[in-house]
Parts: sequence; structure tokens; C-alpha cells
Amino acid sequence: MGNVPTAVKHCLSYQNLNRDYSWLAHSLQEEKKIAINGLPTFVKIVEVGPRDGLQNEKEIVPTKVKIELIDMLSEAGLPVIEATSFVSSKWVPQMADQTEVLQGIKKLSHIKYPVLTPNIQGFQAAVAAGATEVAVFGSASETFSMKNINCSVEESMHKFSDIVRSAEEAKIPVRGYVSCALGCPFEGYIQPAKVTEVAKRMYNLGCCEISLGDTTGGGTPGEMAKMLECVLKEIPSRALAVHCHDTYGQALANILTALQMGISVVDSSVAGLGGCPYAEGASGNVSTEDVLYMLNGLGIDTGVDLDRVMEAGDFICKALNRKTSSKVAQAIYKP
Ligand SMILES: CC(C)(COP(=O)([O-])OP(=O)([O-])OC[C@H]1O[C@@H](n2cnc3c(N)ncnc32)[C@H](O)[C@@H]1OP(=O)([O-])[O-])[C@@H](O)C(=O)NCCC(=O)NCCSC(=O)C[C@@](C)(O)CC(=O)[O-]
Repeated sequence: MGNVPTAVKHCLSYQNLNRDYSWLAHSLQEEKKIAINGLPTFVKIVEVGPRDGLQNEKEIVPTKVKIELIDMLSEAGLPVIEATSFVSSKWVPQMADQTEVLQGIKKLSHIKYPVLTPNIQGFQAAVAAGATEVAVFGSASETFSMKNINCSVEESMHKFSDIVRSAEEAKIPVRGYVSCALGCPFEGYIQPAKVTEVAKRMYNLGCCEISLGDTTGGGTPGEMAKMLECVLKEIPSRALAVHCHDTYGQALANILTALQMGISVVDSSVAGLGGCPYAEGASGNVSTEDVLYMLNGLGIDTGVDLDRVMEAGDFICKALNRKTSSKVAQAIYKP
């Protein structure tokens, strides 16, 4: 870890914070159920690196590297790791080894390994490969829906409805993504009312959690607040997540805004890998390392070991022959 300032060390671990600032630890424990400054006391991190992070990579990443990455992330204590997607390999060649990845990883019993399924064909293949959680992905933008999953928003709802019905029978929880929640790469501004309408339809279909995606990474905290204000009128905060890309450097500010509004599920990607193949120019997701550092500093528990996530980030960056996009890892990680 090298020589890092004391204040920084405290952001490296929630446990450090508790130990070294006993007065704060005491108050955190005493007021376990009372949010500090309106913030949640626990945030669930949904690690999307192995799927969202890798799907856009031009060079095919070897299956064994993907498996090792997921196993390292499991060891880091991430509660949810989106492992792969059961989409067409003609559309997204990087995800063609979905079955091998899902079957090759060490599945720890306390960790969920959801996979993306755009249609019933993908859902059936995912279940056959052993998936126990899936996610459907819709959009608040008609154009993005066509480009991404080759159908209109209306048609996508019918496909998702089929998946949710089959998933209910198989007792498989379904997460729902709403892309373009803060803007579309093709249509630009998207009205919060449109985001709300799509999110509500997916929630009413039976999606247990709705992840609101800033696909372009162009949203700002003001826009995040307006969009969430609208969505929260229809969906309870406990069923919402935010999924922020960091193209414009707004992701952490957007996440903090969401936390202040009662959201306690945050999607992020190790080393800030990623980008959607159908959102050209949009860079990676916010890095898991940076989100953890911020949450640790706020005294918010996640159960995740930042050091181990940085090791996983270092591993995948070396495999991809690139520098991490995590500011925290750049600042403090010494292999
Ligand atoms: C949705 C489809 C499949 C429709 O693709 P299509 O071409 O319209 O599908 P189709 O039903 O007409 O079938 C055509 C061919 O695809 C096959 N096919 C059909 N379905 C499947 C399937 N599930 N798995 C494997 N193969 C499939 C099917 O068998 C057939 O094969 P052929 O007869 O030509 O050999 C296609 O558009 C697709 O795969 N899109 C991929 C989209 C994608 O993965 N996007 C990136 C993820 S979304 C994202 O990143 C955003 C998010 C979630 O992170 C949040 C955010 O940041 O906003």
C-alpha cells in the first residue's frame, strides 16, 4: 500500500474507520438504524465489471481470465457480481463464452451471480447453464432500444413479461435495467416522466430491483435528483439502484445525490472498465474502487474489501494491457 496519509487509510476500510475513530464507531453502532445526514448505513454494491466492463472489449478476453476475475471479486466480498450475458454472440462476440464462464466460476453461497437475458431464448439458455438470477434490460429511449435489443420499448415489455413469468415459476429473481435514464446517445435529453413510465412498467411486471442507467455518463447531480424525484413517486427507494457511467466525471457526485435521496444499491465496475457497444463514446462505469473509497469515507458499510478489489482491478488491467481507470487505485495501489 506504500505510504499513504492517515486520512486516506481511513477511507480504505470501513473497519479502520470504526477502529481508529472509536467515537465515530460508537455513534455508528449506537445509531445503526439511523442514517447519518440522511445517508444509508449500508450500501449494496452490484459489481458489473465482468459483464458491462468486458462486453465492449474488442479483443476476446480468454474465458479463464474472466473466471479468475470473477473468483477474485467473490473473494473481495462483493455481494452481487453480474457474471455474463446470454445475448447473441453475433451482436456481442465478447459474451459468446457465457455458459463456460457461468459454469467455471466458484459460486460462493452468499454471493449472487446474475446474468443478462434479453429474451426468452437467452433466459432458457441461462437457466440451462445454471443461472439463479437474471436481469432484463430495457430503455427509456426508443432509438436506444432498437439499437441495443432490436425492438421497440413496447415489444421489449412483452419479451420481459415472458421472462418474468418463466422466472417466477423457476423462483428466479429478475432485475430490470432502464438505460438512458439521464440521456440517450441518439435522442439526447430524456424526460424523467418517460424514465418513470418504463421503470414502473418493469417494476409492475415483477422485476424486483430497477437499475437506472446513466448510459452516456452525461448526467449531472441536478438531473439525477430530478429524475429520481419523479421515479420515487412510483417505485420505493428500496427497489431502486443507480448505474452510472463516468464519461464526464460526474458519476460519484451522481451516486452521492442518489444516496441522499434514499437509494442504497449502486452498480459499479472494477477498474472502471466498460462501456455499452451501442452507446459509442460512453466510457466505463464508475469504478468499484472509487465508490468503495467514498462510501468508506462516509462511514457507510458495504462488506467489501477495497484492497482485494484493487488486486482484482490490477489483475484484469494487466490481462487487458491497460491502465486502471480507478483514481483510487492510481493513487494508492502498489502491487
Ligand atoms: C436481443 C437480441 C438477441 C435480438 O437480436 P435479433 O437479431 O433481433 O434476434 P432474433 O430473435 O431475430 O434472432 C436472430 C438470431 O439471434 C439468435 N438469438 C436471439 N436471441 C438470442 C440470445 N438471447 N442468445 C443467443 N442468440 C440469440 C437467434 O437464435 C438467431 O440466430 P440465427 O438463427 O440467426 O443463427 C440482440 O439484439 C442482442 O443480442 N443484443 C445484445 C444487446 C447487448 O448485449 N447490449 C449490451 C448490454 S445492455 C447495456 O450494456 C446497458 C446496461 C444494462 O449496462 C445499462 C446502461 O448502462 O444503460
